[in-house]
Amino acid sequence: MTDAVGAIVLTGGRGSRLGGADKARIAVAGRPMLDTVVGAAAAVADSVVTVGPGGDTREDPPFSGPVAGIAAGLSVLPGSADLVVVVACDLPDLDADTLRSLVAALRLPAAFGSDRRPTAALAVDADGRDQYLLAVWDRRALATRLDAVQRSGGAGGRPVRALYDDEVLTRVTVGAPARDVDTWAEVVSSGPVALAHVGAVLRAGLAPLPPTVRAPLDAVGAVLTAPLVAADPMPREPVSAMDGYALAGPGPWRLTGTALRAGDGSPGSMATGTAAPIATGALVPPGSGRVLRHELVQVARDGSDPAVVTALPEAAGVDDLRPVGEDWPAGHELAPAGVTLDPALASAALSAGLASVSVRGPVRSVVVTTGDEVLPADSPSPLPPGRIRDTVGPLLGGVLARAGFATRAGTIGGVLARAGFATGAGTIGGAARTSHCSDTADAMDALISGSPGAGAEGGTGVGVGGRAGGGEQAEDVIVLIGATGRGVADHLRPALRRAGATIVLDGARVRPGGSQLVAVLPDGRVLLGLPGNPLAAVCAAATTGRALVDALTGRERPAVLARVTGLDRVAAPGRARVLPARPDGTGGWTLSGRVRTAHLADLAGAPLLAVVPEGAGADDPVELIEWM
Ligand SMILES: Nc1nc2c(c(=O)[nH]1)N[C@H]1C(S)=C(S)[C@@H](COP(=O)(O)OP(=O)(O)OC[C@H]3O[C@@H](n4cnc5c(N)ncnc54)[C@H](O)[C@@H]3O)O[C@H]1N2
Ligand code: MOO
Repeated sequence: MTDAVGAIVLTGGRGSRLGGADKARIAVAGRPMLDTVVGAAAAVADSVVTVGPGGDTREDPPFSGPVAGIAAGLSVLPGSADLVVVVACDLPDLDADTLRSLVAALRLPAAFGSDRRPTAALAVDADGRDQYLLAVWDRRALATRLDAVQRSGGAGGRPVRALYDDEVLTRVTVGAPARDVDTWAEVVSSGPVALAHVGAVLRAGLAPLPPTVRAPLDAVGAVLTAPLVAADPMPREPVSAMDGYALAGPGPWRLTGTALRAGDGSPGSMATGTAAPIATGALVPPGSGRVLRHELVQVARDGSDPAVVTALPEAAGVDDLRPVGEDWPAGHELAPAGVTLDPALASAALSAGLASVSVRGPVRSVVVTTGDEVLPADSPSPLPPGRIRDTVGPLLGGVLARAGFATRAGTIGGVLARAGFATGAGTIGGAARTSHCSDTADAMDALISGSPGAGAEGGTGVGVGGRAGGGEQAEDVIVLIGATGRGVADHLRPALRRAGATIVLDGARVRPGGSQLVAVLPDGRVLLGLPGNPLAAVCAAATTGRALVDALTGRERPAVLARVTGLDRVAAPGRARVLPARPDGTGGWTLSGRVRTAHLADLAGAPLLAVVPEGAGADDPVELIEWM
């Protein structure tokens, strides 16, 4: 018997445990799961129908479940197919031989112990569990079962198990190829993930920081956990918006009042018909109902005493008095929960009289260098053979601050720094404390276990510890430079294993920076492992560092997308690239494909990093990231 085989591949589902990602297109071990499954199906079937968003057909209504999906697929499968492979898209290890073994089991009546052919061959996975979305059906039997389910309550929302009937089923233990993928942890355990998925992986694998209450200026970079509601109206008192005259009653006015300056305290009341000079920001006295800037009045000093103030015709309808609550009343919501407290919003919170805000974050970090060859940045020449200077640790704090990590006190805003002024001493990298961990298993163990001062040395002389005492707050994230590889001097992975840490991200498909790693340590701190080559460390800090802050704070961050010239020249299949972007002189951006990773020379003059998705086409948008 050589029945024709058709295949129905279900690609739908909400991927709810994958944060709503399009499951079918998630690559496991470098290959989108859908490609793996369709490839296997096409090797055994004459026709393959995909069911789901963007597929050949869709279940009706959308998201009504796998039984409805199978029914939709069957209705468009060519009538010649007598056997039907029914398979979900989330089986990254599926191969054609596995499907062949199911087809063979169905074709072989003996498999059922009688001359009646089984209606379906159902796969059993390595744990002995039925894998209901990996089966081969006799087409007529499938149609009959679908009808039966349809009659008994409908296909929508029914578990796929409802299709099967033990009487007429044959089970085939296929083992590992039946593994399905439902969570990001399962994707991560299969090898480096696509860079585009790093954000979702971190959100799934990391618990957000607990909410805290902080002074607004200590909360810059944090995310509001409650709406920011003004305690005071703005302005809180009636004030002058301009340098000019406070006026009482209708004009003209006699200039008899004493000059009013901001900060003077409560002024006395003004008599009607009088004017008083007033400075911007000064309280408007009782009795005055209007302020006019001096450009809009005439002051006649010619002989008359006191001088007479008259409004010019242009003053009609103008009032430079700012009444209480002109900008917002008390109780006004300045920002909803979920918004990031940027320097401007922190400043507005102060304007609104708020002493504290409820936030998640800001995320505090400490930078730890590794590598016994790495000497402090200011080590004089000649260096001993084999030694190099630390050329990334001292500036990484700035990169982390740009990614959203807490800056040190005093660096808020940095408006002048952004304008090009010198930053204070040490603030190239001033956002983070730095220290060094030597290349021994013991030092790495101590770093990871958070033994105060242990494991780390040098740098600023600050010890590294999860539970710092003396009033100093511990870091949320250890940012480690180097040791992410699998070489003789790389102690990180074994130490994480020994400590029982949870590896949340184990490599990303990107150059540079592929060996990056994120783990949760037993004491709850997060470790961000940056590849040791300086350019790779900066790129990973700028990209994954941002995604890490998003995950820990719940921050929502719109991506800045742009089209750049020459994208097809630099895009690579199978992995993303992070490339320096420079102004192209015509208002756009151009990417340099030449990136040597052992230094930062190729990043010089490039204010942005462009994230070029794997296999990007010439017209695809790229995300542009400020790295410094
Ligand atoms: N067998 C393989 N080896 C390596 C691979 C690979 O795929 N297979 N990838 C290479 C790449 S690319 C990178 S990046 C690194 C990542 O590994 P590590 O994170 O373990 O980095 P290290 O070995 O510790 O350091 C790499 C390189 O960077 C220098 N370095 C480290 N810290 C600093 C610093 N603070 N300032 C300046 N330079 C620093 C270090 O001396 C090394 O030369 O692995 C490659 N190997
Ligand atoms: O992570 Mo390595 O570049 O790709 O330097």
